[in-house]
Amino acid sequence: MKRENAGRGRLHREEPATPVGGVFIKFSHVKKRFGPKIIYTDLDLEIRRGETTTVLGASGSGKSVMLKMLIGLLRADSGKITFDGKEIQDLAERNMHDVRRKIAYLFQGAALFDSLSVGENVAYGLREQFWDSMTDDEIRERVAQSLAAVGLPGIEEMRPSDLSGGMKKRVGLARTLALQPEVLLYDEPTTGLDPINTARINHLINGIKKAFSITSIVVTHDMGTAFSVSDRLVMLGKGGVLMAGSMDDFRNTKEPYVRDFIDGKAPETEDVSSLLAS
Ligand SMILES: Nc1ncnc2c1ncn2[C@@H]1O[C@H](COP(=O)(O)OP(=O)(O)OP(=O)(O)O)[C@@H](O)[C@H]1O
Repeated sequence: MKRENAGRGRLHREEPATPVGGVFIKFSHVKKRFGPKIIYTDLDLEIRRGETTTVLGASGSGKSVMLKMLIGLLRADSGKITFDGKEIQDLAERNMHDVRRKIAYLFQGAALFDSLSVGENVAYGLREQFWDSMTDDEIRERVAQSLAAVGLPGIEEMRPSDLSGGMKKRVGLARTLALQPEVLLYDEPTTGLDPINTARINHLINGIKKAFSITSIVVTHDMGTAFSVSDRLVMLGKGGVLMAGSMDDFRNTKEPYVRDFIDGKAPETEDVSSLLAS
């Protein structure tokens, strides 16, 4: 049932308490292990509101674990995680919903439903989340705005099977944007794209930040993306943050491990014959 003016307040969420540029998300002394496997011994990390923070790190360094602790899919063993000034590490599952609603996760290879039109795909999350507060007209309008925001206006009637890989990624982004999140988590947003489509997505990440003052966290192995979209970069490893800084700090770093990661070089000490044998 759709009520014409019901729940309007939910369409225009309250402004966050944190001012733009203030610390919106903070991990303090977070520890996390899985049995004997230690992931974090002391994770300290700040994400500022309205900025794009790119998280770098070797496979297995704990990037996904960090994001999952933020949305409460995994619990920290100890330490503090704050979101918009509130401690969330010990919140009960039902209270995590509020946090999760404000954070949208753009999954790697986020699949569209082939049986639905593009417009229905973008509307899907809205119908789930706002079934009692948005009218069909409002949903249509939000879908149109979201598709326009990713540079694909008017393609509501198309089918996902008619879209290129780059367009599918942008429709996935439109579906996420339609929910008007406060934080957008991009997980490997440019994986598998050619250089032109990669540049398009990088451009969109920057455009969306400006247009919606969204706080973005980008997890990527693509240094081109990292150096196109970031206000700050954070490199994870050795149980915490190995380095945090601006794009210039990272471009000019001489720290050997970070340098090799940026330049895509295996450490010189690595034994290639054992890698080939494994
Ligand atoms: N639920 C879990 N139970 C046990 N081990 C886990 C669990 N989740 C993650 N891990 C382990 O934690 C480590 C960090 O995993 P994570 O997925 O965060 O790495 P990542 O940095 O995101 O890697 P990639 O770049 O390959 O995606 C890995 O060794 C992984 O096997």
